[in-house]
Amino acid sequence: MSHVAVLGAGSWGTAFAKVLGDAGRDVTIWSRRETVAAGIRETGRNPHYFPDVRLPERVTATADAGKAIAGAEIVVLAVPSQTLRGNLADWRPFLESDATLVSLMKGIELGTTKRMSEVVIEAANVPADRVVVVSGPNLAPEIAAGQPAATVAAGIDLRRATLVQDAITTPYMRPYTNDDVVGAELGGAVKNVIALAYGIAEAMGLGDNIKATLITRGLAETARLGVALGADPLTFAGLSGLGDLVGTCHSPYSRNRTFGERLGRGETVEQAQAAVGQTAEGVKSCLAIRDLARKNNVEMPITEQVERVCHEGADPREALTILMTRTTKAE
Ligand SMILES: NC(=O)C1=CN([C@@H]2O[C@H](COP(=O)(O)OP(=O)(O)OC[C@H]3O[C@@H](n4cnc5c(N)ncnc54)[C@H](O)[C@@H]3O)[C@@H](O)[C@H]2O)C=CC1
Ligand SMILES: O=C(CO)COP(=O)(O)O
Repeated sequence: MSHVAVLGAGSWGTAFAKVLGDAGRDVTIWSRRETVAAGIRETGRNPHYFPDVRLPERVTATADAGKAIAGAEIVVLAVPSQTLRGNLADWRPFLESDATLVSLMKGIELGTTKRMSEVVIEAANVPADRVVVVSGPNLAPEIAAGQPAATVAAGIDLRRATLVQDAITTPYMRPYTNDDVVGAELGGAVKNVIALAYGIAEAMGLGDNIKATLITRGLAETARLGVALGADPLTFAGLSGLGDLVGTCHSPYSRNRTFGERLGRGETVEQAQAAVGQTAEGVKSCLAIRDLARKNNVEMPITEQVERVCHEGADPREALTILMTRTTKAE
């Protein structure tokens, strides 16, 4: 069996490589930083992200993308959404002609408003059936610690979705297949925006009623956009929809929720980013999602307000007032 390449040695790339290794796959992680790659090779741990987590022996690392990708039948993409297109331009020459490309990203591209699988198809110049999206309630620190979790491998080619499902099935990871790529990706991208709102609400000392409302109405606007783009509404009731939304909003591990809490305490976006340190996709994606919604005449009031707080200096209290005083309507 050929090896799996995991491109990106951050939080999720590292935890995902561990899952693959525990499922019996030989894995090569590509890290941008040679120090991280050397650390993984020499200590069997990612010194920067999970210094206490021992990676399986089958997992190694390199800072040479060509070496990581050559011969890989599965190539896992685990970089920030906004850098993916540029990264793929560099990696494209090394891809095997039948490799399955797995997208772990949960974002929408700024400017183009494209989903990550669309970016992969364009930038890697591959047909849509070669892309599988993995998305679900998958907070990386829990998975790295071997806590049980489930996820979705979504692809229009069931054979490839099943290939990925098999490659990540372990006693602590239970993947389901799904053919709704659009639904899986939108669930993952929009939940980050709603988690920002949830974190803001938490920091403002708001109660459980309104936090439950944010989750429920956040899911409603996610599904509205999804249906307009061709997703199956039922996908939003599944792991990549409600599951991920609830998991992320509730978890202190969530970078998006934490980021929102910092904004809610009055920090600027720059201060919150410096403190969180890692990728909080919702901060940039809220802009792209808002634009995508407007293009498709879909109302996304929570996303609109998160964008105003993140990028237009709006006061969270004023944003809340706007949400609460919208025209009343049927559920
Ligand atoms: N961490 C988590 O729990 C989960 C994350 N995700 C998604 O996975 C994607 C990756 O997130 P994480 O690994 O968590 O982020 P991270 O911030 O922990 O790691 C990002 C990695 O990308 C690298 N990177 C940054 N800029 C780059 C560039 N210009 N070119 C190449 N590499 C670059 C960083 O050095 C780092 O290794 C995001 O879309 C996130 O939403 C999905 C599920 C779970
Ligand atoms: O996507 C995630 C969990 O499923 C991780 O969420 P954060 O990016 O907010 O940490």
